[in-house]
Amino acid sequence: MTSVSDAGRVIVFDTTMRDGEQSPGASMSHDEKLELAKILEEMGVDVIEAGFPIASNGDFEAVRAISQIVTESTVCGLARAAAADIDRCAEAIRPAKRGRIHTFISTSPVHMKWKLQMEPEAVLEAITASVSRARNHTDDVEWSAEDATRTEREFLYRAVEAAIRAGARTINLPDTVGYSYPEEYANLFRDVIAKVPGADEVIFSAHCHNDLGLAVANSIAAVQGGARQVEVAVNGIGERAGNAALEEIVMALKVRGEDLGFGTGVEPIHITRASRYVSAITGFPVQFNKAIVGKNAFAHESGIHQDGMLKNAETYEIMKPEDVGQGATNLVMGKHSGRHAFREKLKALGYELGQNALNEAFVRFKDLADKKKHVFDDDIIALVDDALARGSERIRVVHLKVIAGTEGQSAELTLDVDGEEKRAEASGDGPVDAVFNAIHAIVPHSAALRLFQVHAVTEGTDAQAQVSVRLEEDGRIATGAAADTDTLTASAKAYVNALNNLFSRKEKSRPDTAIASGF
Ligand SMILES: CC(=O)SCCNC(=O)CCNC(=O)[C@H](O)C(C)(C)COP(=O)(O)OP(=O)(O)OC[C@H]1O[C@@H](n2cnc3c(N)ncnc32)[C@H](O)[C@@H]1OP(=O)(O)O
Ligand SMILES: CC(C)C(=O)C(=O)O
Ligand SMILES: [Mg+2]
Repeated sequence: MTSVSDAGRVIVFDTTMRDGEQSPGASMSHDEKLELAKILEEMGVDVIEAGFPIASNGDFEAVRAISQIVTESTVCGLARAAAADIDRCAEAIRPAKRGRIHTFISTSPVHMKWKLQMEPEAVLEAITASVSRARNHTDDVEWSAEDATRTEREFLYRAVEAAIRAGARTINLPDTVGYSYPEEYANLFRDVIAKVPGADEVIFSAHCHNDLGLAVANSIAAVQGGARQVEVAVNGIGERAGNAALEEIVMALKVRGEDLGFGTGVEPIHITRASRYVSAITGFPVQFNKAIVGKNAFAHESGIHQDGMLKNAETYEIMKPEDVGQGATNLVMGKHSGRHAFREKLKALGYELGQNALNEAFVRFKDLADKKKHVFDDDIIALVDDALARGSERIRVVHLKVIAGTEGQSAELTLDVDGEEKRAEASGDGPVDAVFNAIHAIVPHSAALRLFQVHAVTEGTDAQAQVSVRLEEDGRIATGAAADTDTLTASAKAYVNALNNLFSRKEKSRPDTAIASGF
């Protein structure tokens, strides 16, 4: 619970299961709705709009079942300005400890003329009749002026007055088609609250659609204009471009709203869980850059930002990922990362490198990041282990070119052997064989290949190949390993690494061994 005064407390009305489910393809099963209702209740959502009971038996059953299990939040059902809708809704919410009937009718000229085909005066009568009928079932009645933002102001005042007189406790002024600008929407609330008799006795509510991407901005503007209820959906799902996103409104009111005296009763820690659950049951993925709940909402890849984050998280984060259940800040290692973040990552992976080794590894890391879209921890481990393994080698791979295909396989290889570059060309039964034959041509030896194994360090066609090689000579076994995005380069390096190890063992027993003649 936030520490705001009653005057600034904004009621969070979740319509994920009603307007959210109106997103084409977003249907949820009965059990999924029950589970979502539990999550929303635990989160501290004040009102759960659980469905439109007249729409189908499934909707009716879901609203009724949610009314039976939810005790903290108010459970609400939607109803047109029609007796049958209202009675069906009342039946569905009857088991609720706190139940609400939400009835609506359009008030804009275009809706009244073309959709309802009703005269304005008949709409006013329908408002009075529907709200009164709903009040006969429950004290908690919300009335919505559908398409309020395209409604003539004077007519809207009369409609709202009729709803208040008939007993509505909450008056919703929806931006049904996502048409409004924030300032305009704030002024709508200011005007209605100032002009309509009895407006100070009711709660005004904002219900915004995202057709122009302004749903959240408009909802916050409405709060500044006097609304004290916001209608939202998890992940912003809803009709067409969706509704205002619950997570964005709650955090906007937390991070900035508290300074202005606004806040909600929602516990942000549950936000990510709710988002993931809604994404899973609807099959609607959450875009990576989605505010608050997106995979990248707390991820930093660029070196300058990562450096700032390591020095003080407030440099680039206005809220903590753990506060919204997103786990920890993620410093993503990629082509834009810098040395500070790289050192920190190595530390976390258990490596403490000296400055030179760090610089060398960093150069290799940048090369890898240029080639690979995602650099995973395992890539960095492979890269550093590889560099460490090669630190004291006397033979190094300088250049490798392999020609492979249906016409045969050949390799051109340059090795640095004790500081001198040596070059050879060889063919073979396959590209790896050609590479190994080229090594043999430069460094003649009698060691036999006992193992050659390749595996991908991570997933994807751009994954690094980790190659292991085992050689045996006169009963001495030496192994070598290397990683590279190019399998043949990794193979050459692994073979050379094994040769170096073999040579270093022989050197220990015969210190005068020279590479050129020693194998
Ligand atoms: C802005 C919103 O999100 S509103 C909610 C939208 N949600 C939905 O529509 C989802 C559920 N809807 C449904 O399942 C169906 O539309 C039902 C069951 C409600 C109605 O189905 P039907 O009876 O077949 O009517 P249909 O949907 O084709 O047409 C809607 C009728 O309701 C009328 N209507 C629309 N809104 C209202 C209203 N608020 N009050 C009274 N009547 C209304 C229309 O004028 C039309 O009436 P008509 O049949 O006399 O022309
Ligand atoms: C039913 C109403 C509140 C609605 O969803 C809208 O106007 O967008
Ligand atoms: Mg809507």
